[in-house]
Amino acid sequence: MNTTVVEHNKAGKGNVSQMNQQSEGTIKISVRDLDLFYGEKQALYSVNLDIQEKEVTALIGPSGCGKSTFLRTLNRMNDLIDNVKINGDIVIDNENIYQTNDVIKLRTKVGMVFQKANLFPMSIYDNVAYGPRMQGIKNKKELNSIVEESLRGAAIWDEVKDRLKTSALGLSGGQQQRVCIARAIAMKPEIILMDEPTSALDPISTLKVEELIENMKKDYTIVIVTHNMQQAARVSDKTAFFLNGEVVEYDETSKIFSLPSDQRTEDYITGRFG
Ligand SMILES: Nc1ncnc2c1ncn2[C@@H]1O[C@H](COP(=O)(O)OP(=O)(O)OP(=O)(O)O)[C@@H](O)[C@H]1O
Repeated sequence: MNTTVVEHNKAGKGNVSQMNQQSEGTIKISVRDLDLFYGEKQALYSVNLDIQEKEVTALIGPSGCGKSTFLRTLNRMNDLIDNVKINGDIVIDNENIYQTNDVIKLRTKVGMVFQKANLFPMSIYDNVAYGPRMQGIKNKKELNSIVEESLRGAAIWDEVKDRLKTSALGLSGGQQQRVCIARAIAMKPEIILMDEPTSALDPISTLKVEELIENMKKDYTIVIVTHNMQQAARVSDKTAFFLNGEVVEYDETSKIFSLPSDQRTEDYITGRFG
């Protein structure tokens, strides 16, 4: 049985909105004093982050520092893991996501793309139409237009438009990952979480996905975990450096990579550890 326990901090929403007013741009996700435990083991320590709307935020840091764990808190994917306990608040569009019962609605709004393409063994069309069909959309014309729009949005329409009814598993790894992104887009999310989306791809496919991310930020708020420093520097507006479950530094990406404030950030980005 899953036993996610959530305790909310005393600061509550009032403080969050107060902080929002002080920041520039629109804050889409506000994280306050977030701790996460796997059983007795603490994996996140008092994380505080404001994630801006329609920007790309990169999460970097050495293996095991909590990046994926943090990413999963943003659409409550950790609820699927036994004995997870979370303290603190995550507010998305003024709603505390750990106080809602509608996790399905949350995961529609906050889509996810994983490290390895995880398409279903069915046609390209059916993969992209899967989510909308589950939401009850049956009209063929409507589905056709969602599939086309989503594949276009993921910059793969031209490559697959003549083979929509063939197996998605016949595509290259890079194409499959873009179909995964199309599948996420088909749910009309506002936020897309990406957990090392290019780590299994060759350099050319990686570049295509990076260009795609760059284009997508006009429509979506994107949070991406990456081990690739150049990638973080290329695609993101803000970068958070995690170490041992804590956020050591969070700033404009250009600042993090040119003039980090913390010695540990500098050591990491210059390859001195990790
Ligand atoms: N399901 C789990 N149960 C128990 N501990 C876990 C679980 N998932 C992750 N952890 C632990 O939590 C810590 C953070 O892991 P996490 O996967 O979030 O790190 P990461 O920074 O994403 O690492 P990587 O870059 O290697 O993917 C690690 O010590 C890890 O062993």
